[in-house]
Parts: sequence; C-alpha cells; structure tokens
Amino acid sequence: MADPASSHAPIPQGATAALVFADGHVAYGRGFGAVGEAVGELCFNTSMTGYQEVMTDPSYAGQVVCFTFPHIGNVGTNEEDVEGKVDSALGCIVREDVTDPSNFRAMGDFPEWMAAKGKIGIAGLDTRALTRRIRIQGAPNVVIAHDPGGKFDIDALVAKAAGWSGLEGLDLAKGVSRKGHEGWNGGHWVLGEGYGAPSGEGRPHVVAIDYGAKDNIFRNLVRAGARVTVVPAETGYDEIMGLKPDGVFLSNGPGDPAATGIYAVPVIKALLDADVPLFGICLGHQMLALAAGAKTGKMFQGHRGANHPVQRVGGNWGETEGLVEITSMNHGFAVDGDTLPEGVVETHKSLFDGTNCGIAITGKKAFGVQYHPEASPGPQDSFYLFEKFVGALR
Ligand SMILES: NC(=O)CC[C@H](N)C(=O)O
Repeated sequence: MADPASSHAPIPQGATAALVFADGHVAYGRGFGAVGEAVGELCFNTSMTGYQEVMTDPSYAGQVVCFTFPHIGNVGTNEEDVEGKVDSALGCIVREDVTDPSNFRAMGDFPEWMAAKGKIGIAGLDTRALTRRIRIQGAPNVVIAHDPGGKFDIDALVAKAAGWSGLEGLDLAKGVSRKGHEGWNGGHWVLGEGYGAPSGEGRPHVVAIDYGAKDNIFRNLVRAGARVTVVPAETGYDEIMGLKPDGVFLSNGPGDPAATGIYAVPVIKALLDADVPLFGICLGHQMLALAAGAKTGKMFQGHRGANHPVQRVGGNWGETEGLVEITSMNHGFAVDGDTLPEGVVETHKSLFDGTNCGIAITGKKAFGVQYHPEASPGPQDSFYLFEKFVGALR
C-alpha cells in the first residue's frame, strides 16, 4: 500500500533500485553493483562499446551515465581498459540485465566490478525514454539508489536531488587529480602485448597537467614520441617551468571549466604569455580558451558518445579544410564560439549543433580540441593532433 504521507505511487514489487529526479519523477528497476545512493547529473552516452572506459573516465565525476546501447556489461571487465583509478561516474543506467561475461579478455564480472568501485547500477529502465527526457528537458539532477530490500524513502530522495546545487560552478578537478609528479611510461595498447614501452632517444618532454585525465591521453603522447611527466591540477607556473618542459599538455577533467579556471587559468595564461607550446583536450581546451579571453558555458545537453562528426574549419587547413573527423566526446560545458577574441581561430566545429570543437592561438604553438582524440572508447581519426603537438616540440 502507498504511504499516505507520500504523493508517490507505490514501489513496484521486485524493484531494488530507483532513479529519482529533482522534479519528483521516479523510475524503478533492478539494482546491481554498489548498494547505497548518490546524487549527481544524469547524462546519456551513445557509445556502443567501451563501457569500462566510460565508467572510469574521471570527467564523469558527479554524473550518472544512461547508456543508450541496450546490452552493457556482457563482455565483462579487465585490468587494461581503465582510464582512471580515481572517482569517476557515480553509476549507470542500462536497458537489459547484465548477462555473464563472454569475452576472451574478460577477467571479471561487470556488476561485481561496479560494486568494488562503489558505483551503483540500475537495469531494466526504458533508456530510450530517459534519453528523450534529457533531450527535451536538459540534463536533470537525480539520485541513483540501490537497496536489495527494495525500501526507498522517495520524498527524502526527491529532496536530495532537488537540493543538490548541480555541476555549474563546481570544481571537481582537484579531487580527481594526481597528488604528486609521476613519470608516464605506457604507450599504445596492442592486443596480446598490452601497453608498449616508449622507445627512442631525445624525446621531447611534455609536462601534462592532470585535471582528471584519461590515461589513454598519456599513452597517445608517448606513442607520438613524447616523454611525459604528469603533475597535479594545482601545480604553479614556476614549478612547471622548473621541470623544463618542451610543451605543456592540459588534460580533460570533470566539473565547470569556469570554476576550475580560478586557479588553472592564470597558470595557463602565464604559459601562453611565455610562448610555451600548449595542447588542451576537453576541460583543458575550455580552460585554454578562457586563458585566451573567451567564455565558456553550460550546454542544455552535452555531447557524449563515440560517433560525433566534427568539421575542420577556420581557413588554415589547406587541402583538408572541410574534412570531417568522427570523434569521441564527453562534455557538458562548451566554449562559446561567439566570444573568441582576435588572435584565437576556431579550427573545428560540431556538425551536430555547430558548437565550438577546436581553437588555435595565432602566432603560437597552442591549440585545443573539445573532443577526445585519444578515443578509448571511440574512433582514432584524430590521432594526428598528438603527432602535430609532439612534432612541434622537436
Ligand atoms: N571530458 C571533459 O574534459 C569534460 C569537460 C567538462 N567537465 C565538461 O563537462 O564539459
């Protein structure tokens, strides 16, 4: 029987998980992974493969991922497809129940792996309806809750979702960044061989600022020929210059670029003024744009998936002007292309909605892209960006 004190419908029999929206909407399903509850923003991801990489990408901190692909978890988990060992997605929503893993690389079972990582899963929800809801209403704040006993205080969960301040204005990078300097050695992954070791003398030195980086970025920098030192998000200009970088890389990361920018942008601006070559990806791209004088803002709904078309624009591409790259994306904030000051050229834009996807600073070796050229998951059309950056440092 429904609780007379609650305006909500009774909890359906067999429900062990609930997705509770700030506006009072509730969707029930079958819980897996960790038991408990978490509050964050709900987003959807359209990738058909790579759920383990998505669930370990630190840029998803503070978010719950609704996978539009219906069969998630069926190739299990392994030790290699990990993008970060820090906090990342709070949990995920999947259409079908997770089946036993069937893949020669599987070392573990997805629900057990989720539980070990403290991530909550809900299976059996109408992920198409959820995705439509996000597309129509924008990204909502939600609580994801899992209780094997099926007991939920819905009023309290609605209040928790409604009381969360949201991603806007949040700096999450400090919480997911490495705490000390770290040399990076692993290169490109090859089936049966794992992550290769870097080779070759005289590799240019890239100092990579970790705002919540995906490890595949560092692997790609190594693959392109760099020697990489990773440093924490709050590392200052003098400490960076003390490492004698040939170039500085600005990583992806969670949260609002404007909030993270309070401590990161002055450092990036000083590097820019000193003509240090810079390459930024996603959050790093957004903060490079802020340092150059542009503005960023929250998108009505973000871009998350492995098939986003991005076009080369801006007049400096020669024969490849207009070429389309199919890219991996994960962002909910964007650089406002109308605010690019003189001396900042738009180099790429989204063919889905025209938003800015790349900038270059005129007269400097400094550029950034909104998308993820390191893929993982996703296509590798854009590896040339790592070669372009590392090549410019030689
Ligand atoms: N992948 C990222 O670096 C994401 C950047 C930023 N947190 C956003 O959501 O737009």
